[in-house]
Amino acid sequence: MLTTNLALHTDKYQINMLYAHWIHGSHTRKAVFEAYFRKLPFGNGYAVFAGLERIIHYIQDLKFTEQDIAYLAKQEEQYQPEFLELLRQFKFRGQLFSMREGELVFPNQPLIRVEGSILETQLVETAILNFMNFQTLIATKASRIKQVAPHDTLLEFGTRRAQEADAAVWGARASYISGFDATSNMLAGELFDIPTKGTHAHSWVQIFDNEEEAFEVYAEAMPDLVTLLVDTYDTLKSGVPNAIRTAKMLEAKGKKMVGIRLDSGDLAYLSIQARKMLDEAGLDYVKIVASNDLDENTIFNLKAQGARIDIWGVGTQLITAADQPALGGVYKLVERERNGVMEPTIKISGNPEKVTTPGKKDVYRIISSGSRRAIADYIALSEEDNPNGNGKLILANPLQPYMQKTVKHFEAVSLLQSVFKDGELVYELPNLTSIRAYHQEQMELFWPEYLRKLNPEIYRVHLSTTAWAMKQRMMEEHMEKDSED
Ligand SMILES: Nc1ncnc2c1ncn2[C@@H]1O[C@H](COP(=O)(O)OP(=O)(O)OP(=O)(O)O)[C@@H](O)[C@H]1O
Ligand SMILES: O=P(O)(O)OC[C@H]1O[C@H](OP(=O)(O)OP(=O)(O)O)[C@H](O)[C@@H]1O
Ligand SMILES: O=C(O)c1cccnc1
Repeated sequence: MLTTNLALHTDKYQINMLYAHWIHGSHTRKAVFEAYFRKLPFGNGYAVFAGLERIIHYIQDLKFTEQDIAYLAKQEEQYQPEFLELLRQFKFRGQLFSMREGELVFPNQPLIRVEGSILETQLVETAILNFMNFQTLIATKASRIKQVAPHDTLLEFGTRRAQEADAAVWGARASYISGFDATSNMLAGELFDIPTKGTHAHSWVQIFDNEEEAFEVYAEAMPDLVTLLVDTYDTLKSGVPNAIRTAKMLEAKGKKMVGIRLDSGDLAYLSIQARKMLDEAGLDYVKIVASNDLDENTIFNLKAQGARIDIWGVGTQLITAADQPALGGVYKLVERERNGVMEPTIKISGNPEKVTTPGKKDVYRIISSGSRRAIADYIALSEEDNPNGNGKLILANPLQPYMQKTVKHFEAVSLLQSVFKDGELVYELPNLTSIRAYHQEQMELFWPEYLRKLNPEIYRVHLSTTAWAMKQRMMEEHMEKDSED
């Protein structure tokens, strides 16, 4: 579905709500929605925001084609022709604010804010969440893998096991943002200019009468880029010795073999033995690649066992985010127009974590002037002043407001970027290399205790006292209304 026309890439309930609004005459009323998630994936201390490029293209190309309109006309809801005409004329004319791709983001903070008519803000919910949730999830998983092997080469190998083509391609991009070095997916390489890498499959070896011949033929074809898969028959008795013979043949021609790949068995033991054999043959420059259902935990364990692996090929576990296959990002209404005036709105829930925070909000990263590290994020209503001017800032814990601290020497960096203004793209999308570099810079802004993979410290996201008081007041108003009913 790498298609540009995604107008119908939405849930039917969105179209039904738009239709009912249109019948009611409320579709042009203004609304503000915010997208955020409540819980970090994989027990990680942060998530890596991704998906904005896809969202930008989606909004720019958002148009109902004649084919879409004809399909809508056939629905059991029997949408009236005038409504379909409204959709035919549709163009996104609203505002969209977003975190930058590669940004470190946290629960319960707006990552994307959409403002406009009910028609346009409601229509885009499903696609925005779809792109943001998946790409942010994969970028976060990739970041965990990067953390355990920060100085090794990481190759994304997931396409064959990904949940279809879009997931493979956008997942490869998300992994690259978080520090993977290359992908095996050629389309992702072509579309996003990600470096591509490839070794060869077991079938390459099987198709020849013997392994040695298979290696030689491959080496002759690509003498500068030879990485040989050594586990088809017997890694240490046949694969590695044959690879050494091939490397010597290449040396005789003035060439250097790049590596060998291990894809089964005990990767710690085999890599240690293979390293010894290669070194004894004077081939210390030959790298060892490992693959086989790897994730951050196996890689961490292999390293702890002294594995001599230089390059990690990671597929299934990364591209499917196998240990947590979805990020639960939501898109919630925070303001609505009533009698021509915008007013905050709240969603009450028996579960306090699910009560929404009313009002249109901005997110600030509070950077200590002394350490130049991020100390907390601060969410304030957009109508409040930028906290930079205040001189001091009270950071109250939203769940335990009596726990608060005051910070004095800080810089408050506003995180939400203006992306669409009155439907026009006003954001210059950085190229992928800059996004990746930006992500790396952001990682360095955080103390390591927030970044560690196991039981990280919780990075605080605070609400301004004004936003907090408004939420309390609106919750109390609802409780009073409930008790009167
Ligand atoms: N030393 C090790 N410590 C921890 N995990 C390892 C070690 N070596 C390999 N693994 C991981 O253990 C799993 C082994 O997978 P599996 O049981 O399929 O074995 P296999 O060697 O691939 O078998 P097959 O030959 O059938 O492919 C993989 O996820 C692999 O990455
Ligand atoms: O294990 P993953 O992390 O998903 O990494 C990708 C896997 O895909 C390939 O195996 P496959 O059996 O599909 O093909 P092959 O015959 O070339 O080994 C490769 O050899 C890896 O084992
Ligand atoms: O190039 C490789 O070795 C590769 C690519 C995809 C999947 N598994 C391995």
